[in-house]
Amino acid sequence: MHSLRKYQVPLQKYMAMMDLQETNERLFYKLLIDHVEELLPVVYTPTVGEACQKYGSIFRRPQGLFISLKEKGKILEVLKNWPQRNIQVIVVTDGERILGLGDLGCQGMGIPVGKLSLYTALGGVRPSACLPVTIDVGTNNENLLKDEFYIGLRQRRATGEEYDELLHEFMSAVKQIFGEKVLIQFEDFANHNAFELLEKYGTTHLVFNDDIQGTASVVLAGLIAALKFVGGTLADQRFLFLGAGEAGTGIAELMALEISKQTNVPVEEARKKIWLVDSKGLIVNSRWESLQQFKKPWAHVHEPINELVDAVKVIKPTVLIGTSGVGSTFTEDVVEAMAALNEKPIILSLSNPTSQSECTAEEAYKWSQGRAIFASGSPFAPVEYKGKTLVPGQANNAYIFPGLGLGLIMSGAIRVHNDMLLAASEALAAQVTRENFDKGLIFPPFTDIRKISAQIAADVAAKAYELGLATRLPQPKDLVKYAESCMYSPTYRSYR
Ligand SMILES: O=C([O-])CC(=O)C(=O)O
Ligand SMILES: [Mg+2]
Repeated sequence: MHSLRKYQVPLQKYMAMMDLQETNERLFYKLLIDHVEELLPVVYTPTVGEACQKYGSIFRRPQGLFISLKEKGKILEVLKNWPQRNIQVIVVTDGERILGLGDLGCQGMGIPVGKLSLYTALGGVRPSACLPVTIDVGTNNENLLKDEFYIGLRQRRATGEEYDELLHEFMSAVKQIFGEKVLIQFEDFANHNAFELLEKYGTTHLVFNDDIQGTASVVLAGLIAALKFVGGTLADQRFLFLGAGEAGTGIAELMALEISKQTNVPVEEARKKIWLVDSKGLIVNSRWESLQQFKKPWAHVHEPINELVDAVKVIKPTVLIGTSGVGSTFTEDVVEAMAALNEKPIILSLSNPTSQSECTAEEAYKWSQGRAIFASGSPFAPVEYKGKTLVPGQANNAYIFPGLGLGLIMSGAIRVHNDMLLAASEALAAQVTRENFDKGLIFPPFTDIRKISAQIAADVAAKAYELGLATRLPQPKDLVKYAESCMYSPTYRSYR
């Protein structure tokens, strides 16, 4: 830590950490676990975003497994080259929508590598059981295509049948070589592929989309926790989203499911409390013909509205959620409109990295006279407001996927079910204390994350057993203890 702290530039810290991961993996995890709040922003958002943008020019040693379009027909052989066979989790991207930064082609590898290091540090999955994969089908990023240091295929993205066949070959090969209980986490695919892949492989593989489902589960947890202290139920809230992609519609749907469960109304009815704005304005029924499939459930009957601030004034949301991937879109008038409507406006700026956040913590507090309950996808430092220290929470799927993954692995689950996501949300929300909330936090601190992950894992596993989706029999009696006993720790073995 002494050496690391000498670096002033976050990207240099990132490079030093990646070197350490290569040369002394155990020490890397020891540092990451013991200094999680300090190092998460280094190996994960926001710095990992910058690392992906500059991946070619900071490249030292390859990490993870690249599968390129040129290897079509030979993917099984490529996978066999990976030195480990007991793989339990794969995080795979095609780099088309890296965080809120857009198409970074195969430089997106930083994301699967970073996510899997959290699987180990936060969720206790053995490092050797983790496989980061980037599928290189080209890039439409003109700057990268011209960049002399770009490490991927210099061609525009393959699409349609060619893309589908490659992905299908990959999915089949993974199952053939690693078995049906390997968890495949889809990460940072573009919308058009993300929803299709999840639907297509959700019934044949153990798959999970972190951007759609992980983000949804963490946001739901934050809202359950907030309502525990401010009172009221989810069904009492009105939700407005800016951004109707994976995170936006994913959160909206999980919220509708939970409201439907709590109030015994059909999910179609519950969806009516939730409104989404995309780049063309409020999603309403008159736009039906031109809407992408995943937006259609949110096309309610209403006059068109173009501007977010007008949508806030008309819809009167109690909760405003940013999932647009575009920074500085929660402007002063938007936050002021939320604060005029609500004593405690809940404002979540979820886009990553920090540069894409819809507003900063300071802006949310300043423009709401310190009243906003604020959380963001990437971390913000505490803010002094009129003599009070306000601590923004980090609403990031990193709270959920490591524990969820551990729960799936330890129960030998063969499918991911929405009820497991709900169980994970409730487990996380239950860890938020009055003391956390009084500081402004709707999530527990990351310092306790391994304990929290064990709890999430236990509740997810319990749900897997209840649903008949678990294959590890008999069911362990104490699932929390069992989860803890499964977790990798970076300690040296005693040979005495
Ligand atoms: O990686 C993160 O910090 C959260 C995430 O999945 C995304 O922004 O795509
Ligand atoms: Mg993501």
